[in-house]
Amino acid sequence: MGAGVTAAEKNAASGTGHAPALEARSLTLSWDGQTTVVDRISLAVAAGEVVCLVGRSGCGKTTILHALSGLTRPLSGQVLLHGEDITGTPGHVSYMLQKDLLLPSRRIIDNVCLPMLLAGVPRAEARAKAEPLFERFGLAGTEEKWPAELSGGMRQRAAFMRTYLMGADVTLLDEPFSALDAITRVEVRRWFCDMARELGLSALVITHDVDEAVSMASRVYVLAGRPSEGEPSHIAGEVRVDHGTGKGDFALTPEFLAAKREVLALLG
Ligand SMILES: Nc1ncnc2c1ncn2[C@@H]1O[C@H](COP(=O)(O)OP(=O)(O)OP(=O)(O)O)[C@@H](O)[C@H]1O
Repeated sequence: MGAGVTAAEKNAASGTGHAPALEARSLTLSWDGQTTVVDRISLAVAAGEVVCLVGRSGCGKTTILHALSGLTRPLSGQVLLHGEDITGTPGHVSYMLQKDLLLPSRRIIDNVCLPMLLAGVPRAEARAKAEPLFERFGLAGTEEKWPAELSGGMRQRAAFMRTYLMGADVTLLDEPFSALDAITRVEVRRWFCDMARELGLSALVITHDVDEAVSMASRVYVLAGRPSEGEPSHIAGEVRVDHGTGKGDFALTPEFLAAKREVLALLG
């Protein structure tokens, strides 16, 4: 356990010798250049891996995602995508926000095409790219509907499809299921993990729900600290989750409880 670069690199590469899909090396982050929110955190996501970052409210999870996506520049440290330095440059990874943020005045097809249209892809071409995915994302028949006509789970799947259509193989998700009711939430996160596997995506999901993190991830990073009280956050540890055969309800297994206990202990 521990927060060192070497541990993160070793774990993410999983002995393959390849660079991780996404890597943060010793990032120190601040909003104002003075107050340190997170101090020298290192983490990595291997290709095709779903990793979660858990931490209490206000400990700096969103701040980290902003830096990983290139929206902000770290005070120090680097962000690498497949070994390439992308520190402070947006547009290399997909980013899905807490709320589904579908535009209510646009039909679902136009919502999911939006990133492509903004990138200058002609409308007909964008639609042709999106249309075959509706079936695959369980959204067949919703193309011409308005967001308000869809259930919360369907809207979330549409938002994920829009994120997928951004075209990056690494996706950052900020509390993606928090607006959903408990039952839908479990269904959508299972669906998300299956889709990520099928599409070969690498994903870093942030959440403050320990059960969610342990259910979804092959590894969970635990972020601890109280930046608002002058105690910058750090990675308190990393928990590997043994999902066994993947059959049955994982949340009822001893492996789930063991991992959950470990995460809770690190959260303190
Ligand atoms: N735009 C901003 N400008 C200045 N300070 C900010 C900004 N965004 C966040 N902060 C501060 O940085 C710290 C970390 O916030 P952040 O949103 O990253 O935490 P979080 O772990 O994602 O919280 P939550 O789980 O509640 O979303 C907090 O003290 C917050 O007040």
